[in-house]
Amino acid sequence: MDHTDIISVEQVSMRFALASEKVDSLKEYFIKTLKSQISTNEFWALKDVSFNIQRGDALGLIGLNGSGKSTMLKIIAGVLKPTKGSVAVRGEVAPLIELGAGFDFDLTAGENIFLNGALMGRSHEEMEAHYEEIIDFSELRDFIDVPVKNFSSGMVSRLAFAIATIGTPDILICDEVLSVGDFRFQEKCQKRIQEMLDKGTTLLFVSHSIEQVEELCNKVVWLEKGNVRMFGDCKEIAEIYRTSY
Ligand SMILES: Nc1ncnc2c1ncn2[C@@H]1O[C@H](COP(=O)(O)OP(=O)(O)OP(=O)(O)O)[C@@H](O)[C@H]1O
Repeated sequence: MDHTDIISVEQVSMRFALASEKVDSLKEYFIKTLKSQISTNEFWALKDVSFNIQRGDALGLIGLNGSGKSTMLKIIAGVLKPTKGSVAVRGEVAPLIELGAGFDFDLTAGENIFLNGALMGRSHEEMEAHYEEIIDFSELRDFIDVPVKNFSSGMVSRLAFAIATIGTPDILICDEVLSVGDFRFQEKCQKRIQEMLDKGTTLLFVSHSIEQVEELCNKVVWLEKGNVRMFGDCKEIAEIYRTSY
């Protein structure tokens, strides 16, 4: 890892075991396992992936469905451990992956602000200080005492985005977060990400919109079936990507 690198991904490979047979219950699973009737196929979602990111870079990860983008982000966020290779990360990471995954849907929006804050390692006092800002940004003031189970998926995402983007993290990881919420809210989220970039946050960004990637990113990793097809300047690669499929 070079001293200017904030993230270094070195020869990362990720293997998943895919069950090749349908199992309907846990009981059936144990019986079949004991009888050695379950066979699994190996599947490599990432193969020997390497790239380095410097502080302040905004990296877009592009590629078709199943090319390995989310898997790569989860490894960098520390959610998954790579089968081979290593990832070094210098700094605090704010992961926006599967927005709302940390919510307790029986609790109200207000209660979830504190729960989610705690999951992010933030104190009650810290969340109290950001409470109004979160409600304002999510535009959910009228729903703050409503259990999240009664929210639409867009409302859940708005609340989760507002909570996850308080402060200025060293590294922000965004997986398809701009595809949630309505068009106006997407623009608001993009503006907030841009403001973080202006303050020096390093961004890792997955989107199927190459236009969004071009607007926010200076670098791109193009993944194809788990391999790096190209890594480098965003504009150059976006140009080639557009005409490739
Ligand atoms: N937990 C898992 N178990 C088994 N296979 C998995 C798991 N997670 C991902 N995969 C497989 O790894 C491959 C890469 O998935 P990944 O979600 O990283 O792709 P992606 O590029 O983000 O796709 P998309 O654009 O559809 O979101 C896929 O074929 C997927 O089925």
